Amino acid sequence: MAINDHPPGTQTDFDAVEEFLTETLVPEASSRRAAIERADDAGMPRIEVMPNHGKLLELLVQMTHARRVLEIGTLGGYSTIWLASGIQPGGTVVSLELEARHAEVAAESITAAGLIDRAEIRVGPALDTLADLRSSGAEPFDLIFIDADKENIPAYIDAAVELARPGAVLILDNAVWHGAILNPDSADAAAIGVRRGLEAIGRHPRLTATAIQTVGSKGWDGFAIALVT
Ligand SMILES: C[S@@+](CC[C@H](N)C(=O)[O-])C[C@H]1O[C@@H](n2cnc3c(N)ncnc32)[C@H](O)[C@@H]1O
Repeated sequence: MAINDHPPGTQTDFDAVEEFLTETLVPEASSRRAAIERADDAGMPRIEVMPNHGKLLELLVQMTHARRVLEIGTLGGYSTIWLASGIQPGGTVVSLELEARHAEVAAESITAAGLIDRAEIRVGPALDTLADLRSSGAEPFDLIFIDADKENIPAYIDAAVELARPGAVLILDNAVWHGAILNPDSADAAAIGVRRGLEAIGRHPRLTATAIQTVGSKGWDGFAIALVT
């Protein structure tokens, strides 16, 4: 039987496979659930990365020996914890968050995970904080994870490249946005932001990239990954 002859999976299949993969390969995901539960108790939305994607972030930090990590979009600190756990002692994740309440809850979870010495949350509109980082001559970043408001993705990509060292890795979450990226005339500003972001990555002279579609408990989505040259 050729692979194309297999029936397409259903959402139930995708959920079961995700659970199997996470239980089999990412056992530490269960201990990281505390951050999700704290955010949930605080009434924050369930829009954090999936556990197996969190582990991917940790692995990418480890594989690239990243010491300086920039995250745009902290929420309750779930992805920050995965990023920070991959970093060497002495390294830092600088995570940018608009909402002071989100940053507060995230700081509690990162502290509870024993990683607060490797993380710094900056509150405010990310575009302003990125401009501050640039004007203050911040040390370049080795890995940058973009996961905030989708409308500003093209601007985040430009800023990220400016703040990255050559050889850095850039990861864009929600790169498929349930397929809505296919419509260039979409009324969904987020879909347009993601689409324009992908186009900006594709034509950026300092980026070489690909994107992977994913399915699972968060639906049909994906991520783009780029190397800053
Ligand atoms: C998808 S959530 C981040 C999820 C987080 N990375 C995780 O996986 O655990 C997006 C976050 O970006 C924040 N955000 C939205 N607009 C922003 C902006 N202009 N500047 C900074 N953060 C922003 C939201 O408040 C929210 O907490």
